[in-house]
Amino acid sequence: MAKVLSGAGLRGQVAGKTALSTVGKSGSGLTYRGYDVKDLAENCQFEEVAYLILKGNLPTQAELDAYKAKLKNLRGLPQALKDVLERIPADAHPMDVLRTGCSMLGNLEGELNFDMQQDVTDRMLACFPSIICYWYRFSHDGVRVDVETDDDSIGAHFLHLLHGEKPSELFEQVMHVSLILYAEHEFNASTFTARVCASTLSDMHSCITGAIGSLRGPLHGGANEAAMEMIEGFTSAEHAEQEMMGKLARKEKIMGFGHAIYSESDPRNAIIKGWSEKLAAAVGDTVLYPVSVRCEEVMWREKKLFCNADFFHASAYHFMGIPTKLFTPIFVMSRLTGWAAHVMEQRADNRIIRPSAEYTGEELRKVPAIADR
Ligand SMILES: CC(=O)SCCNC(=O)CCNC(=O)[C@H](O)C(C)(C)COP(=O)(O)OP(=O)(O)OC[C@H]1O[C@@H](n2cnc3c(N)ncnc32)[C@H](O)[C@@H]1OP(=O)(O)O
Ligand SMILES: O=C([O-])CC(=O)C(=O)O
Repeated sequence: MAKVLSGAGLRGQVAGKTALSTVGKSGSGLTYRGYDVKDLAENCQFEEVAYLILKGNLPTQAELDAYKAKLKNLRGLPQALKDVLERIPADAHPMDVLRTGCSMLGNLEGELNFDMQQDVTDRMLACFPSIICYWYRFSHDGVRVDVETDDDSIGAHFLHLLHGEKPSELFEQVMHVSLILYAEHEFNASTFTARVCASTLSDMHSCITGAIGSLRGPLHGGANEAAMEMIEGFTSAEHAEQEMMGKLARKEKIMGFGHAIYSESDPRNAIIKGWSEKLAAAVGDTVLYPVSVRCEEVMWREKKLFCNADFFHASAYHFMGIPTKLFTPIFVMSRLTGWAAHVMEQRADNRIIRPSAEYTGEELRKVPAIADR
């Protein structure tokens, strides 16, 4: 049964056109430029999907090789950006670090005109993992990492910088899948933020900085971290069941469940759940995966609420040794492609986005003298 899309939060209102993706359309849950996300996750590397989203078509082998080589060459960070990152304290939230890093990059290598939009996007795609890991390793381990690795992919580059060694094939593959699943999702809150900013004819770094701020919240991208914080408190599936029942009785919101558009399932969940199960077997987990499955069962049985893309990402990332506070920045490393493509699409057929408000305030009144207030 389709979800009723009306009411607050602009739900169900068409706010513009896009050729980039479909969400919750019958027949296929999620498509990027006409390709099913499941098909893409099974058959592509993330860089192919980034190319598809940003440039409009899947690359040939030669185009993919050239694109990966280009991105590899753009991993370095200017010294002025490293200086800023070194001043951000270890207890800062990495999403705030990334927001600052993106904004600082805009000061150093700004988008001077819209002809630069593809190049500034590629630069961000290549260096966001460097920004996040440079800050993380400096502030947590006192190490100034060399961010110019020769890793073949964005996901491997990230894991290499984070752990100081090249990742296994399995971990690199999971990163490809994860980044593909998070890449694009129509008019979600962060993308809409980027489009509103773009509609004023602002620059790409401003659009992306704003979108990072919107993604940070626990009702959106921040849910993967919140889900991890919840499941790591459960010691067994039985314990998870007890605690979840308590949360539901107290009417608490459970992060990683539910969706604004999907009604019965999020097509990304089955895919990342499958990889979480494989990772659990590979790392010898006997708690976190069964706990996660039990949470899913309880939520469906009690509330008909299903896992969204974020829930099984929590255990998958944890199994790869990724600290919880870096979960949402990974989402940024991927969604940047969707955001930038939406900015370009908005620019190509722009009118400033400026909705109306229904006024609910006071009737017209006179300003009283200050002594009479
Ligand atoms: C990648 C992503 O950004 S996916 C989304 C990530 N966010 C989360 O996981 C946060 C948890 N989920 C939520 O807060 C919501 O489901 C949202 C924000 C995703 C969608 O919000 P909405 O479209 O307003 O939800 P919806 O209309 O389906 O809510 C229906 C009812 O289910 C409840 N509900 C929805 N999700 C949850 C949840 N995760 N836990 C408990 N109750 C929930 C709502 O409170 C609402 O109850 P009410 O009518 O008594 O107020
Ligand atoms: O579409 C939404 O509202 C949230 C979401 O799942 C996403 O941005 O991936």
